[in-house]
Amino acid sequence: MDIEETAERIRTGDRRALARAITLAESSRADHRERAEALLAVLLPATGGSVRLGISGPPGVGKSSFIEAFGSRLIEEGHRVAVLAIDPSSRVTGGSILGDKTRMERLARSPEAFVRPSPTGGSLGGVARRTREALLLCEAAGFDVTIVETVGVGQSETAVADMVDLFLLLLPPAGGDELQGIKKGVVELADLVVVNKADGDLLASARRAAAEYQSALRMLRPTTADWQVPVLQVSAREERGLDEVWQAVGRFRAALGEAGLARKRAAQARAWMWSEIDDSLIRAFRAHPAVAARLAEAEAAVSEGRQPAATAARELLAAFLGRT
Ligand SMILES: Nc1nc2c(ncn2[C@@H]2O[C@H](COP(=O)(O)OP(=O)(O)OP(=O)(O)O)[C@@H](O)[C@H]2O)c(=O)[nH]1
Repeated sequence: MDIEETAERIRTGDRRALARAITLAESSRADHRERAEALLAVLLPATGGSVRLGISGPPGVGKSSFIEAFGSRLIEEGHRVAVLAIDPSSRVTGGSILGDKTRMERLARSPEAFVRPSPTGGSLGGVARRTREALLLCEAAGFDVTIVETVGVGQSETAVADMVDLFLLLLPPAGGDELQGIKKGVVELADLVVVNKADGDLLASARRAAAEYQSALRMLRPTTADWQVPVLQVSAREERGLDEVWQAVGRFRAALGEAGLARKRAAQARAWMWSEIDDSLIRAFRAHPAVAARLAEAEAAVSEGRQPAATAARELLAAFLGRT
């Protein structure tokens, strides 16, 4: 099938065409990459129309339950919701956080939702690129809310925050010691903090935790001017507080403004281009025969203190550029 036809199918909401295009984008085969890029080039004008949400939180906080409940609520309101995941650790476990579809049963069954597990394998940079491309493809297919989930294991939160409009941090109904486990850097990325499990016996702790998080957040510089990060309480299980989360998303978008959102997305696109350049250059560098031939010796010379690192790097670069 040619690119134009595939693009047209995606634009008209053909889910199989969308799924296949994402598979292409996830492939590391050069011809697949080429096709995926050609497809994205054609579809680019049809992208940008979704509210892009990043969601992260420590394991067990209830991310799947929250996305299932929140996504279903949005669908009731007439939205179309795509859920993508970033999970660079999945190559270790062989599974992925969204691989187990039963965890988002309702969404997985809904014709108004599209749930895509994390691409397996590769570096965080690679997984992030493929997820960005998948996000654009989902937008072209008419999904007006795109959710990128990541399990809170460090660097992946930054990768997600760099591709979404709003980063939502889901936290457990406990403060103090348990809060210590959450990296400060991750809290600093949050545009919205949501305490889950505010129900039953946990209600009082959720309330306490929310107050603690709120005062801790006051110490931080806001992610966006004119925006004080709110702390909300929800119960994914009882499906409570979900409308308030969506309203907060709307308020955040309003605080950003059209121009602010456009600037944010433009900066993200530029940063993405540079990370592509970084990745491609490093790959080309390592694969270059003259570099490959000298790399082991250069590393040994630097580790044993026989050569300054800067000199070794300069010599390798000269070999890469064919100047030796
Ligand atoms: N009481 C209560 N329990 C909840 C709520 N949401 C999720 N849980 C429970 O919390 C546990 C973890 O939920 P998941 O949705 O699997 O959590 P997760 O953060 O996606 O987990 P991982 O992705 O495996 O880290 C499950 O036992 C859920 O039943 C809630 O709103 N209230």
